[in-house]
Amino acid sequence: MDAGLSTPTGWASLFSNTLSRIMGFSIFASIFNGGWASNTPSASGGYVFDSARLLILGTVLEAGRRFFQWLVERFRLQYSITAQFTEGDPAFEWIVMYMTEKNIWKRSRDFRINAKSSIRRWGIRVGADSGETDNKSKLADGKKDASEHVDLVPTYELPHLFKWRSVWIETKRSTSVVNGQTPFGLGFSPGVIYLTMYTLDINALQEFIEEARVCYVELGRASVILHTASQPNFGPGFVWNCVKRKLRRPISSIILEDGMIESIVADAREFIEMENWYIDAGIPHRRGYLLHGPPGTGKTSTIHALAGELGLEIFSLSLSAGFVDDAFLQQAASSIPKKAILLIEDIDCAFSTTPRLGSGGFGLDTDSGFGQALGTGFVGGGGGASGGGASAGMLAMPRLRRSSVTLSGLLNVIDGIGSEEGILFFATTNCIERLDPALLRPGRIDRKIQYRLTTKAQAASLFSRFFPAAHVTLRREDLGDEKLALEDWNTGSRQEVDCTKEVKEARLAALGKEFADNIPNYEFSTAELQGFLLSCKREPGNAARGAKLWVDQERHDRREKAMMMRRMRDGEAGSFQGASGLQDVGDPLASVGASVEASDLIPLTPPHTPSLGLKEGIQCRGLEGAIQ
Ligand SMILES: Nc1ncnc2c1ncn2[C@@H]1O[C@H](COP(=O)(O)OP(=O)(O)OP(=O)(O)O)[C@@H](O)[C@H]1O
Repeated sequence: MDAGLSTPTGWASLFSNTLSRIMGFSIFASIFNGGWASNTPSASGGYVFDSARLLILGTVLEAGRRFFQWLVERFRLQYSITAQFTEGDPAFEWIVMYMTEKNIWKRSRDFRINAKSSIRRWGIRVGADSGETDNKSKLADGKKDASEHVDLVPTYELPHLFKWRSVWIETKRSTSVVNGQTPFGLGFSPGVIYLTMYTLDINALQEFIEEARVCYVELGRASVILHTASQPNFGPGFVWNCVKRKLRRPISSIILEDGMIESIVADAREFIEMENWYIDAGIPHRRGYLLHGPPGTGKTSTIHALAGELGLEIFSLSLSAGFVDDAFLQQAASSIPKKAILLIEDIDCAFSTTPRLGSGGFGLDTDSGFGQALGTGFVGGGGGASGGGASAGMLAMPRLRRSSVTLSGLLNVIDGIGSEEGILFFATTNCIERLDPALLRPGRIDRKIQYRLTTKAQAASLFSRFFPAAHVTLRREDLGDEKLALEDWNTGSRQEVDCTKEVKEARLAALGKEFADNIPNYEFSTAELQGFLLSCKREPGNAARGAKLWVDQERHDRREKAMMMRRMRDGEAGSFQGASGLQDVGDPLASVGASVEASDLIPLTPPHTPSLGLKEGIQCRGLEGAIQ
């Protein structure tokens, strides 16, 4: 080896000389040999010339770079297919989910961290090789996986290259950006995924998308996907901007009158399976259902369970949202894929044939629960697990809300030119009589399904759902032996008994019957009963015996609420009514269990449970009553 090359300076000198020889630039020799500063003026006479040559070299290099870019572009155009997927469009979801599932985002180094919630974010799992997307909580060494509590969502912005079958695919994503303030809030430009496939076969793109869709459907089987629109959209395809995942609800968990749920499922299934028949017969392939009845009777739950059973996604829209108008409704409906559910809850709240407050499309904002209570004559409904808002909001004054959706806009979506085929349309209402007959005619609403307050049989089914023999441990007091119960009560012990499955089932059935006997027919919603049972979910005996007292307490509460409403109507609400033309809803007292006597209104202060809540107190009184 040349001794001169053993040092870095030797290498630099060789490089510069070679370059100078090739290019004829003495300036390189000067720079690399450290002679720039030390050159004599006579030698630097060629600098101007060298600079010119350097300029030419730069130009040539830049031209070469651009030519290369142009060649790559030509190559892309000639030998690749490019597709764009816009956020808000279902196909965007398919692609993101597919890439997450296939671990393509795994090399990301840039993440957004969100606490886990039901909002779907397609987070990846770190710390495990499987690349599973969620739900696994333990790592091999027993440590908790961070992704149990947070979603690690790649920002996806760096390009990713991967091979699918024998085709190379490159993806890049731009995130959504805020465009500025609009009259309804912030305006957004949707995020876009750019997908380039290096193939000439257009079928490959179709197959890839179909594979992503199938994968999406398969993975979604365990849950129901709920799309909602939480903000206005001013660009294409960005209507359904919030996607939530809910655990599938078994059909058997919906407790309705005999055969009702089975009939709804069979009807919807038949509709989906008979697409070709509809086409051949020239009948638009769509079906509309209206579920109507008091709050908390299972309308929404039915739709969720149905969606899980048939593997459909739900696209749910609230017509009372400020930004929803006819144009938005049209856009939202037309971006729903085939075989999905379009759900409009409380459809009567958007407009009504009878203006409820003045005219011109104003309505009561039923978020307060006030409008609901007035309109349905059902006081105290919606208690329990989800409907507590009604009673809480009973005291609130109604707020004014302008409905921007017109009846003709809605009809147009349901069956007009713009209506989408292959969609199950579901609407719910607490007050069917407010709806325009035009909306209810067959072809728009094909089935009207009435939900009623709970019967004794439903109460018994609910009880057995709450207390399945496999998960319940009976106590001595639950065995129906009053002597044993009194003994336990006096000693303060609550001894569990070890009994056979048969004995347990028989005892639970007897308690269920006792519970149902204490619940009057058609007076309480399933949600209300559920609320009561939740307060004693490990104590079937107390639930059965406490039901009577709970019923008394509820009747008492309803009566009080009704009196308060009457006072409001006569007082503040009266002046409100006078000013606005609020329709008369009759005597609110009349709507509350007419059989309730003043003597029923006993003060309910449980003596033995100072620290417990009301419901627990009721249980204890129930127990106390049973053993005295
Ligand atoms: N028939 C039912 N079977 C099982 N659960 C029910 C039933 N009805 C109500 N529930 C329970 O009560 C709660 C509220 O039910 P849901 O929201 O379906 O009622 P809804 O009729 O849609 O009420 P709203 O008219 O106020 O929207 C849910 O937690 C649900 O589990």
